[in-house]
Amino acid sequence: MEREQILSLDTLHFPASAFDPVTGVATFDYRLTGPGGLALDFRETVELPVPATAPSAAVLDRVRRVLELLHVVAGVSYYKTAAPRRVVAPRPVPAAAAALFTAVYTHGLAEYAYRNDLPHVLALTVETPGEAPAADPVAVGTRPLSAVGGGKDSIVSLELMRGAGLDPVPFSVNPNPVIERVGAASGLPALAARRRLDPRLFEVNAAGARNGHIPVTAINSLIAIATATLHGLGPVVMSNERSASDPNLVWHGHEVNHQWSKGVDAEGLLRAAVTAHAGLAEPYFSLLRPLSELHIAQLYARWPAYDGVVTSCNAAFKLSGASERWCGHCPKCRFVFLAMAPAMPRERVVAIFGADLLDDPAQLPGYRELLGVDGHKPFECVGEVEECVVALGMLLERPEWRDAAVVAALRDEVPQAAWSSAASRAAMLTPVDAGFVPPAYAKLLPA
Ligand SMILES: CC(=O)N[C@H]1[C@@H](OP(=O)(O)OP(=O)(O)OC[C@H]2O[C@@H](n3ccc(=O)[nH]c3=O)[C@H](O)[C@@H]2O)O[C@H](CO)[C@@H](O)[C@@H]1O[C@H](C)C(=O)N[C@@H](C)C(=O)N[C@@H](CCC(=O)O)C(=O)O
Ligand SMILES: Nc1ncnc2c1ncn2[C@@H]1O[C@H](COP(=O)(O)OP(=O)(O)OP(=O)(O)O)[C@@H](O)[C@H]1O
Repeated sequence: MEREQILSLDTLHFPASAFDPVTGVATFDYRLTGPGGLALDFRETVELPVPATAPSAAVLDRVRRVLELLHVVAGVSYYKTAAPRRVVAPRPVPAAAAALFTAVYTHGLAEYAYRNDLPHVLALTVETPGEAPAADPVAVGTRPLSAVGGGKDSIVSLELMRGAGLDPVPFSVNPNPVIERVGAASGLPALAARRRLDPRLFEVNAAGARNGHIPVTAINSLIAIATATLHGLGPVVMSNERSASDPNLVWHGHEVNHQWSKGVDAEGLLRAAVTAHAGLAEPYFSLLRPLSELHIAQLYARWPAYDGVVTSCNAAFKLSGASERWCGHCPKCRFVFLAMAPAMPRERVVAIFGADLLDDPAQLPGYRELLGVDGHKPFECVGEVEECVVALGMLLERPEWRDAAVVAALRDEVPQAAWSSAASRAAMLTPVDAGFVPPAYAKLLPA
């Protein structure tokens, strides 16, 4: 299909889905339609790990309902090829599920809309053929399923839960070598799901389809909840920090947040949708929500056994041509280096990254963005400007860092107003509102 035809497609449909509990394979069909009978079909498959014991009919019903939510949410990958003005969900759902769908296709695609200059995306409402009653919620299991992304955040969650005797089960979608190495370092047997995009998506990308950022954490989260339910496990524990809720900018009156589906609003919407549609009580929360990235980095320093494998650079997670570990020249690498540096000796953070980013003048423009000296907060999973200012202040107090090229340059460039307005170090290292963290888990966090 030619670019012009792709861009003329005006409705996204969800023709069918299926789940085979014997193989664990779920299939999700998508159809984009347009004028003159145009139609573009995609099929995505997700293979869940199959439990040793066959689940009951009631469990299977709840798994199927979680997958019904995933079917619509994962449609963003195909929606973004054409940005159609209509999205028509396949079945009646409770209001909470409809609310999640619309939020995913608006807030979750706000960066995509901004970068492609498609303001209509922000005003979209996902159509549902009627409202279904909410299910009666049942309690999930007790053993937590810990979502592992390969970076420092999920390592901290995993080790805090292990240390509290909660016996967490690590889980990943499409674990790449980074995630597998982190899993090996943990020594814990892990569960994995496999997600396969329709190869036709790459063909239409090459033909000039629209493309952009999607709320992938919402997709990974629903796959994790389906897996936990199928295996009779407990809540899915994420590792999203408090700054994930903060937007990058406002556009056409709407907040644009690169990390929207990692934020607390998305967490609440997803919880409510899963409870209402699948009947699962307390299915999902982010353990690290009360913490800043700086605080998480301080906690990470307790577990040096992961230094040789920890990686959260997005370049390492591309489907093809992924970097081995840290690329060393992206906003996420720069931010995580700055967040970790105050928590450990200089040689340790340099060893983790294989380079000294704060002593490399070529990194200065990127660090100016992070410190708010230049431009807006990068469209990356990075902390707030004030977190960076506090981290820089902590380094300036350490003789080993004072003469590092970037540290010395930024000392003079960060405006006095930034220094004085930045939250105090104590505030940055103090947990705030526990969000959806249950009391039994909140006590795992430092006071
Ligand atoms: C790894 C990465 O950053 N991927 C984004 C990148 O994709 P790229 O083309 O460079 O390579 P691939 O990742 O191999 O993807 C190839 C194409 O496949 C499509 N696609 C991929 C995964 C998916 O789930 N859905 C898809 O449609 C897409 O068309 C790709 O071009 O740029 C793309 C275009 O902007 C992004 O769509 C890719 O984003 C991935 C979905 C991804 O995994 N991104 C995470 C690193 C990410 O954004 N994490 C956020 C979480 C934000 C949230 O709210 O969940 C974060 O770190 O904060
Ligand atoms: N492939 C995946 N499978 C399952 N969960 C994932 C995956 N990738 C990331 N996550 C989880 O989704 C959330 C957002 O991940 P993000 O992309 O921010 O990774 P991150 O910032 O490097 O954090 P982390 O240190 O946990 O990897 C985190 O809870 C993370 O553990």
